[in-house]
Amino acid sequence: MTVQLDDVTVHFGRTCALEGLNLTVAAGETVALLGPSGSGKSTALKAVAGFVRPSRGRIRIGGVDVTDVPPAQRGIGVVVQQYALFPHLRVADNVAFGLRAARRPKREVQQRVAEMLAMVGMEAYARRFPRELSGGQQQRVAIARALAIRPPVLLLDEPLAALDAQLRADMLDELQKLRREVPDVAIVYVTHDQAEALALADRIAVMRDARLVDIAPAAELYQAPPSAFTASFLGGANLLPVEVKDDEVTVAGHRVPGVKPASGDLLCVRPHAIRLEAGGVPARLVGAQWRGASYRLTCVIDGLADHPVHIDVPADRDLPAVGSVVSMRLPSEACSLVESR
Ligand SMILES: Nc1ncnc2c1ncn2[C@@H]1O[C@H](COP(=O)(O)OP(=O)(O)OP(=O)(O)O)[C@@H](O)[C@H]1O
Repeated sequence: MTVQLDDVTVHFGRTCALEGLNLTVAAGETVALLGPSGSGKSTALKAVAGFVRPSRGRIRIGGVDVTDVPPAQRGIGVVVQQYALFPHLRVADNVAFGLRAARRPKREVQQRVAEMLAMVGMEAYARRFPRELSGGQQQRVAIARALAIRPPVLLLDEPLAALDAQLRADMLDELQKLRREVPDVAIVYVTHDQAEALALADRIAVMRDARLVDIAPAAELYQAPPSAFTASFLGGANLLPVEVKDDEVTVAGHRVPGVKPASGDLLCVRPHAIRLEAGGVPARLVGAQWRGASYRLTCVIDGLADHPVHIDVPADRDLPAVGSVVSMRLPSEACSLVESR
């Protein structure tokens, strides 16, 4: 079922936590709400879940206006950061909770619980209490519980935030698999982690200061970000001031051939896309940081000291000496112009 937010605005006292959000998530689609802390992502999700009441706007699920419907009657699956399992219930009873509340027949409950635990690889833990599980296992159970009622909509609020890096990567794999297992569910995924958003989302909605800044398919947003904020938040792009004159784009007086002149006063280019090759923009190499498989180089273009350029190069390559002048080729296909808004 489709989730639709029309002009949804939420105030907490004098704080406007969400301002006029318009967003539609189709059945089978995953939309990530991505943004820094306090940008309104969780508030948007809570409004859909029914945990907060919008001061303006409407929320529809499958075309039905649910703005005034209590959370439990919206039939939505919700998973939050802190697992939030019932501590006094065993794993199987946690997963069965929503089904029992809906008075499903005992047999169906048993079968569905087994199915759900199998889906998240937790069959062997059915009799355990939440405190006897690791963080990742608890989160799997929370997902099984949320999906047990076959919700048409699944809301995930930073579900991996409390896990350590390795477990996060594993759970990300599992969430990708899970998406394929529930092909008709509309998923809203709140995160401040761009890697999670890129790995999971069909579309990414970038939030800032209670507003939606940009929304587009994940690849499009990464390759051609419409705004400087999105460019730097999603992938740490280099943003260099440019001059556009007579169809020519120049950076500190150096021509960057092939870049399509468009509206925008900043040239956006990703650190991994820049090549150290002759015929490019000259810059002084001022730093090299080893990152295992690659080096992160920092270069400064004469006249643009405030805009150090980051370049990622494979670690097996010979590096120029720090302090020397290098030539940075900015491949046109990896460059785009963005607005500094
Ligand atoms: N219950 C509340 N009472 C008062 N203010 C709140 C409440 N919940 C959120 N806010 C405020 O609303 C704004 C948006 O908060 P929200 O939790 O939606 O942000 P977020 O983008 O999800 O951030 P985070 O990633 O830190 O969770 C913030 O300024 C926050 O302080």
